[in-house]
Amino acid sequence: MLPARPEPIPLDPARTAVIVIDMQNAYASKGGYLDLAGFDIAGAAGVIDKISDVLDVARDAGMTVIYFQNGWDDQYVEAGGEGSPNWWKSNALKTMRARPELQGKLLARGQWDYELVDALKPKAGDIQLHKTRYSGFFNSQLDSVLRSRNIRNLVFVGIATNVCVESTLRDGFFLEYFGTVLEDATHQAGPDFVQKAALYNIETFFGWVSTVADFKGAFGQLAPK
Ligand SMILES: C/C(=C/NC(N)=O)C(=O)O
Repeated sequence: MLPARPEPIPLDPARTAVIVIDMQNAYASKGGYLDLAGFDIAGAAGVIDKISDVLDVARDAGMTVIYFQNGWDDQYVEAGGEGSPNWWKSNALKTMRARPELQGKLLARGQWDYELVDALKPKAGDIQLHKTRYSGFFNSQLDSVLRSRNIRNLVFVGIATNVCVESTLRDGFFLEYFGTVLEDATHQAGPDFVQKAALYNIETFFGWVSTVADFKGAFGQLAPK
């Protein structure tokens, strides 16, 4: 049982995946996309160690670990052109249009910006998935990876709480997955109030909110399966 808001949630480790959302240089490192686009990423460094702890506990408890990376091919075909709202709303694409010297660098596979941060590289048995939009369920293998393993519970960590974490958790809700966010292992894109708003939405409408300490307390003693 994981202590959570609005109530504790039962999690069977064999039917639970920890979803690591986009812990790439783009979102967590100075000089990455969010930083270059003018978002405050000062709080991002603090979540890296917390996520690392969560993943160690999750693996030992027998949970599946799934890493997402967000971005597109190096020609940005997957980003969509002017006919896609993504072309208009993606701050990475907007930043590159405003600063042509960055063209080809932000969120492009093969570039430093796309790479996972050094401290959070996948380990043997972890699953790596790619996504081209905010939701990890959209045009990805996530649903079939989960269904083939009989997984119904998703524990979310990563960046950004109010964008890709919330989008993926919401889509999971509609697909009948039980989503929980570990609040102190996430960071927002935008002012502090968007973190609060995203967590309020999740706790009230779409899922559950817990903490790294509670996750470690609930699953830290479990032997590997
Ligand atoms: C703002 C943003 C967030 N991504 C995420 N991983 O939550 C983006 O990709 O533009």
